[in-house]
Amino acid sequence: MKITVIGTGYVGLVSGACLAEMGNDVLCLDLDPAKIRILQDGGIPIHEPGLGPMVERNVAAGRLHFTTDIDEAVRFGTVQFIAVGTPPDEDGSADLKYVLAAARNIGSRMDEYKVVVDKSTVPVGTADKVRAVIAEALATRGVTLPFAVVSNPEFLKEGAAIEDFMKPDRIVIGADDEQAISVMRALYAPFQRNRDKLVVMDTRSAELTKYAANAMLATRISFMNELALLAEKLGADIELVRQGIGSDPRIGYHFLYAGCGYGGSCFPKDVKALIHSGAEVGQGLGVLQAVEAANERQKRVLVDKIVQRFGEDLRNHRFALWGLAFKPNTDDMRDAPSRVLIAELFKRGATVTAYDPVAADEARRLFGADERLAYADSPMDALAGADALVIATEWKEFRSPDFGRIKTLLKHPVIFDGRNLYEPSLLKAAGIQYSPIGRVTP
Ligand SMILES: NC(=O)C1=CN([C@@H]2O[C@H](COP(=O)(O)OP(=O)(O)OC[C@H]3O[C@@H](n4cnc5c(N)ncnc54)[C@H](O)[C@@H]3O)[C@@H](O)[C@H]2O)C=CC1
Ligand SMILES: O=C(O)[C@H]1O[C@H](OP(=O)(O)OP(=O)(O)OC[C@H]2O[C@@H](n3ccc(=O)[nH]c3=O)[C@H](O)[C@@H]2O)[C@H](O)[C@@H](O)[C@@H]1O
Repeated sequence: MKITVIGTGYVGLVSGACLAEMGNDVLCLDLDPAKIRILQDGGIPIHEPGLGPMVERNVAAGRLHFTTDIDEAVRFGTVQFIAVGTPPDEDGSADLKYVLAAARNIGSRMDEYKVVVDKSTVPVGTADKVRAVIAEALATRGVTLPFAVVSNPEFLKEGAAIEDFMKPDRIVIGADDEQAISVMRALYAPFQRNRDKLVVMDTRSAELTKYAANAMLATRISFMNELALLAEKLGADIELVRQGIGSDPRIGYHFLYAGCGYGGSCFPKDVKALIHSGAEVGQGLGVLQAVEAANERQKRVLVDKIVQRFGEDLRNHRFALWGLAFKPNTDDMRDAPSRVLIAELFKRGATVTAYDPVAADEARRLFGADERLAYADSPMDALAGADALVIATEWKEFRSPDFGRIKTLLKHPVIFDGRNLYEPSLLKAAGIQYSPIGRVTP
């Protein structure tokens, strides 16, 4: 099938590469010439495991192409995936300007039947808006052409995006047009060999399904984070509580890890957007408001612990920070807890030496040439002479460090662990003061 993917970010590039991998002919469009140049030169603008080789393979096979030419992109695909950003507007609502601009581009250029697929995360009613924008653009040209708009939200996780796209748990299709539904069935058939994973519904339900999934996951995390704070006060251990409740299949083990707050490009923005959608129709979403407030508080928990140990005035203090990305296996720092942590430490006069296996360049882009933030080439390099170690991301390479060396390198043998990586008794034996989230420390 000939497919155009509009927007070559995390979702667009992964979708384009995976669809090409299944034998489709895919053209990826982006308005950012720098991004397209990198891709045309054989590079990958983001860090995503497995993506580089897959892109390379499919470009070499002649099935995956990149362009900034809108005319060419609209002409190319019978299926036009819209995978552009939907960032939060000032009031928290999802800003649809990129989605609607992409729709306008399609309507003002198409000259045959198109299936337009919303893959971006968009509020309920957006498919109707996309339909209206395309119809208006066609009418302006005095042209009548058939087209369908489908909602096909994406559930992939950064860092595991290829695996998630190639082996999805479910594929949600929101559509009322039989022809479009059979196009989507054919497109996704290779991704669901063992069972039918397609869940077909109306576009509004599909749009809400995406927000409901992210909001549910964010709720689990905020709930566990709040329980962790309670556990600390009551002398209980959140890790044992997690195991205790996760064994109930109605609860399950996934997404129950307490930590220093959820970040990333989606949970924070999607929770806000859903609250905003509720407010627009007079439906309060009190649970979600609490989820958001709890997360904001949680991102400051490590700083509270640092202040408790070293005092409010942190001038002349330097902290080693392990992990900048909002989670492992990505260089993405959008809404990362590390950013709040660094800002709060700076506010109190401290400096930071950070180590992250892949996100240092992104941090340099975000923090510029701020002298208060230095970068180390290895986890141990970050420690030399630092007052304490703070952990914000659970990269695998942090899981079994040489605690003896950590103790020797730090000025004070203290670890503030925002991801609960270590057994408290082990650190006690190593002579390190350990401050995790919601755990009992001997
Ligand atoms: N990042 C993730 O893990 C996931 C993201 N989503 C959703 O997918 C959507 C895209 O997210 P990301 O890929 O992270 O965004 P991104 O910001 O990484 O990429 C969006 C790309 O679209 C391009 N663009 C904007 N307007 C355009 C236009 N009119 N024509 C062509 N290109 C255009 C931008 O230059 C940018 O490269 C969002 O709605 C997001 O909520 C959904 C599931 C997972
Ligand atoms: O809509 C999206 O963009 C995506 O958002 C999330 O994916 P992602 O943001 O890539 O990362 P997650 O693995 O969900 O982690 C999000 C945040 O929650 C935190 N988290 C996760 C799990 C947990 O138990 N505890 C916890 O604090 C992570 O550290 C991270 O900061 C969802 O998991 C995807 O299904 C969804 O498609």
